[in-house]
Amino acid sequence: MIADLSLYLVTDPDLCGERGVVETVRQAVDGGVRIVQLRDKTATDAETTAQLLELSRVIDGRALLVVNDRLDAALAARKQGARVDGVHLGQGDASVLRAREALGPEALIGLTANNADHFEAVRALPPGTVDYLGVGVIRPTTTKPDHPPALGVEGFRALVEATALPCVAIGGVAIDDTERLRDAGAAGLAVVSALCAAADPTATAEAFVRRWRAAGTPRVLSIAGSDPSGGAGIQADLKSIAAHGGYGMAALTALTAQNTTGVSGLHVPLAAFLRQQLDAISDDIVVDAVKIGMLANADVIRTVAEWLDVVRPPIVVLDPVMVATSGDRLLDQDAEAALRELLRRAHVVTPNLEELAVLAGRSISGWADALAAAEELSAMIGAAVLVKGGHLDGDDVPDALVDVARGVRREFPGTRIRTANTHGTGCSLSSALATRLARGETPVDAVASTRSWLRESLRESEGLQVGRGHGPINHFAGLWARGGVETNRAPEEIRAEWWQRTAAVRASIDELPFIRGLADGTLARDPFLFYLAQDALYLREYARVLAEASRLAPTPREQAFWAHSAEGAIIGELELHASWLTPDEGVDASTFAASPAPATVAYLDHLRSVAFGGDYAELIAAVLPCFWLYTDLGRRLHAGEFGDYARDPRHPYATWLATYADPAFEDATDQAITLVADAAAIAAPTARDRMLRAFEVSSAHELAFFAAPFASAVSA
Ligand SMILES: Nc1ncnc2c1ncn2[C@@H]1O[C@H](COP(=O)(O)OP(=O)(O)OP(=O)(O)O)[C@@H](O)[C@H]1O
Ligand SMILES: Cc1ncc(CO)c(N)n1
Ligand SMILES: [Mg+2]
Repeated sequence: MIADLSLYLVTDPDLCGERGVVETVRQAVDGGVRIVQLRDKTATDAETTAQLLELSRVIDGRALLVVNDRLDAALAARKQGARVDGVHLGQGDASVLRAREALGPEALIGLTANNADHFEAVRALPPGTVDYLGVGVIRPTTTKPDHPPALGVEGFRALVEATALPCVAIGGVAIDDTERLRDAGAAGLAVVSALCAAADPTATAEAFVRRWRAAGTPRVLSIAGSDPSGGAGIQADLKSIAAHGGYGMAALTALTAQNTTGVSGLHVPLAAFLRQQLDAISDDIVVDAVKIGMLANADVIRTVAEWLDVVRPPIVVLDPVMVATSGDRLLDQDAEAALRELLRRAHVVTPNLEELAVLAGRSISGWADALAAAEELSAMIGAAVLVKGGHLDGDDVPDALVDVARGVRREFPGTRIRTANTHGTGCSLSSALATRLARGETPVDAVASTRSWLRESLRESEGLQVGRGHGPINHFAGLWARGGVETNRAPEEIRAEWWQRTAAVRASIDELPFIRGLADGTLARDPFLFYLAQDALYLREYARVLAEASRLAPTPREQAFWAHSAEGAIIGELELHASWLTPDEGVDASTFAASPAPATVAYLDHLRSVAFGGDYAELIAAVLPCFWLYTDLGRRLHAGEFGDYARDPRHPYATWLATYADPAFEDATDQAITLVADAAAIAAPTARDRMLRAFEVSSAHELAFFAAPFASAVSA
């Protein structure tokens, strides 16, 4: 079995003070400590053995127990019936090889490793000798006066990168280090003074556990039956777990042949095979939470109970499935007694009204009575009960969370959603709840957020169009509504795809008489001046649109880039006037005072509507073609793709065409493409589609703009 090292308590008799080590451990384990290391440098072996016996009793299988250094004390305590899972050895302590031989292959053996040499030495050991490493110290600490230099979080990261063994961060670890240490690759936090010296070790451990959970992706296991139609059972569980940000796993208790109208067949594999599935998971993966659903028969229930007793997952949500929405039985009647036994291993049980009546052993009349029955059940099993009101008559469907031992009694009111699509609501609810708890939410918060998700999923179920009976809920309704599945794409891929999208526009631009005539010098003066005048009008407004992009930019760098581009557009406009659109160039005043042509108006209207829509990503996509298509055309003109104008001293537009190949503008274009592709890469799919549409519309306007000098209405 792989050890859950997430919160690791190392005891210190001085820091535990009058409360004592044993009582401190009991309280810390109540709060969620998963492994305890008894560490007492001054005790004799006999005293250590006695302490291990006592600790083993108070821990009672809820956490692992190891002892620092004292292999002989561990062996002696084991002989006297204590559950001692292993030893933790320092570099100077007894040999890990000897410990492995003495304690056997199942024992948990940890080793301290503080520097690269230690890691090198671990690599030389036979595989399977050491199970985890304690790596530190993270910060200077007084609990270990002879400690090596502090590593800090980055030093920890650098050391553990090179090993496949789980590494626990130890030494001066504070709760605010949680996220950074988990990110740096820590398999857990080892805490000494923060817990031993805490006024309330339970509350402190709970705080550490919540922070640890919130900092990672929970690994959530569903132990349930299969519903091939996908609305209930493990299929619903995996969807729910994913919808709440967990990593879903599933061990199958049974296979049903089932659809939205009912169950037509049932196959229950041998219980031994279920055990094999469960062991395959727990041998390799730390299970942060378990959801239990359909259990089929007493054999299956006993198998699950035995596995739970070994692994002791920190969160177990049990949905006592007995009958499907369709009315079909999913649990043997004679298995109900066995199920009652299993309830004691759960932290939350989620019965509907009928199931609550069976489990509480009495009939229930009305909601108030259901709450009373839930309290009886909670007291009986020592766990929280979430009683579900889906089967009540009438428009109200309340749920209630009751936990007698922890003083919780909370009702969640709700009105009935008009839908027949309630297949699998119970499965979906319990696995979502397990995931929420595994993310570090409090039980009341987890129920509240699960319910609001479930209601949205029920409301949006109609659109799925699955089956003719009680259809499934839409597990991803909320995610899809908020912009679809977040699938990031590579910016390079977007750059290539968008460029491909402009191929037809670019080919058409290349064929325009305006471009051809400009390149070979045969273009008449009037369409040329028409183009320049429209370009000047365009640039003035384009500069304002770029300024808007600057205003909306999320980073100073992008803000500066667009502001700089806006300035460039204005300078471009002024230069146009200075060098081309002045009377001494023989341009008549009416050209200088031209009003915008339809193509100019249309292009600018498009840009302004996107700009004032307020969406930065869409706006920068819309302004991009003016950079990209223009630079591309200029580069190809300059390269002589349309004829070698540069070498011809009589070419009338040579000086104008030279301005097309400005290296600074090419550089700006490359930056603009990068900014747009980066934004599109991380945009939600619908937002990315809007960006592409704005980009394509602008590209089409570029074509129309180049075509305008020869459009009939203008040349007339
Ligand atoms: N029509 C509805 N509108 C709103 N909430 C509902 C509706 N039907 C069920 N729920 C909610 O769905 C959850 C499941 O409740 P229910 O009492 O139906 O459990 P269940 O019988 O175990 O479900 P299942 O039949 O899927 O096993 C509860 O939170 C309940 O309040
Ligand atoms: C496999 C399976 N588990 C649970 C339920 C309860 O809805 C169901 N219908 N099917
Ligand atoms: Mg149910």
